[in-house]
Amino acid sequence: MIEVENLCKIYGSTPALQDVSFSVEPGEILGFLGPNGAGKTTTLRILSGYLPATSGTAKVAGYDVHEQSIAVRQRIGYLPENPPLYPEMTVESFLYFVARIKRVAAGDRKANVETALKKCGLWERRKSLIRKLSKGYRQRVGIAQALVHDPPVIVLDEPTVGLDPRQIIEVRNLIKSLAGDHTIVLSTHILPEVSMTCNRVTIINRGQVVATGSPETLMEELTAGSGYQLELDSAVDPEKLTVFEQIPGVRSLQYLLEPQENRTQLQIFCEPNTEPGPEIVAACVSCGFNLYEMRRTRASLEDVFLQLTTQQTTPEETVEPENIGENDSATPEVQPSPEDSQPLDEKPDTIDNNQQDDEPDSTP
Ligand SMILES: Nc1ncnc2c1ncn2[C@@H]1O[C@H](COP(=O)(O)OP(=O)(O)OP(=O)(O)O)[C@@H](O)[C@H]1O
Repeated sequence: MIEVENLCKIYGSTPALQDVSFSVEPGEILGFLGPNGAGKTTTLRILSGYLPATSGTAKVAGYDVHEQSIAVRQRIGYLPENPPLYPEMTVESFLYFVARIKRVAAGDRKANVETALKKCGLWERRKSLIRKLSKGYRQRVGIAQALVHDPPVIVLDEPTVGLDPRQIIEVRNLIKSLAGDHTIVLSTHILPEVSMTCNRVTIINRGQVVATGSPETLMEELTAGSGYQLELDSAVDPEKLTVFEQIPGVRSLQYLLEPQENRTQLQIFCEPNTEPGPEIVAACVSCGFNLYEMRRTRASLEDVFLQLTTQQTTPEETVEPENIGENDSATPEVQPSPEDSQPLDEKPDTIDNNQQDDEPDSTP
């Protein structure tokens, strides 16, 4: 339903997208995930026919977004990050207005507006002035205007930003209820949004796609999948820790904290679909390690995201067993925690709205 190939976008001298490629199957919800400034909005605007790409191609339902932008706009519903709503109109009259400018045939408008109102849970509010609605309801109106011409594809840019937790759940459920009938691309920098809502995810960072797959596949392929955290007596000779490396299924070791006076905390990373817990315990017993605590750890999408989008997490930072044995005094690396990186739900001022902007008006 959507085919994006080698998309590049340069704003003035700022490269915003470099060779972005991905596809979306009919009925899917694709999560388009990336930190602030990664290039999500730029991609979605190009996809919706509102912004020309510098190079590359994008097709929606077989139509080229550049060459056949009218046909694309008829088949795509776009909810921008700040949807242009008209506060002095009622919900219903606004949707009639949008239906008209989206060229819905006069005879079909009533049915289309009613369907969009009902799908978005706005029927009871159809006579309300938009300015009197809560932010959550206004976001529903934004989604309804994206739906009113019944497009096969819906593109939603950060649809839950600024909503309270209850509104977020409602909007997420609304989005999920639209999948199947519609193909959806959902841009977000909020991780739970993706695992809760999307079948597949494309992670973008600094204008480049760094991973694509189902949330589960990404977790399996890009991280150790699962592992164990161990707390041992610090008297353990670091060289002896290499015993863990011999265990089938163990991929690597990492100190979690600098060894304390009386404790050593380790992370053991394992290959996907392996459970070497019993062997790890047996190794502790046979080597005489004093084991104070052992618990399972499971990789989360957040781990994948941080691994792919932060500079701190590089392969060199993983302390291989040899390294642990080679240099007892080496300062162990601490695995970056989410707190180490930029909060994911904060939006820094990375976008200069006064910078060059060559897009046409995105008013519906
Ligand atoms: N109109 C513009 N003029 C110049 N540079 C721009 C313009 N719009 C975006 N950029 C730059 O392009 C890059 C990608 O921005 P974009 O808005 O696509 O990212 P994003 O992933 O949507 O970020 P956010 O989550 O903060 O909205 C950023 O470096 C941004 O500063």
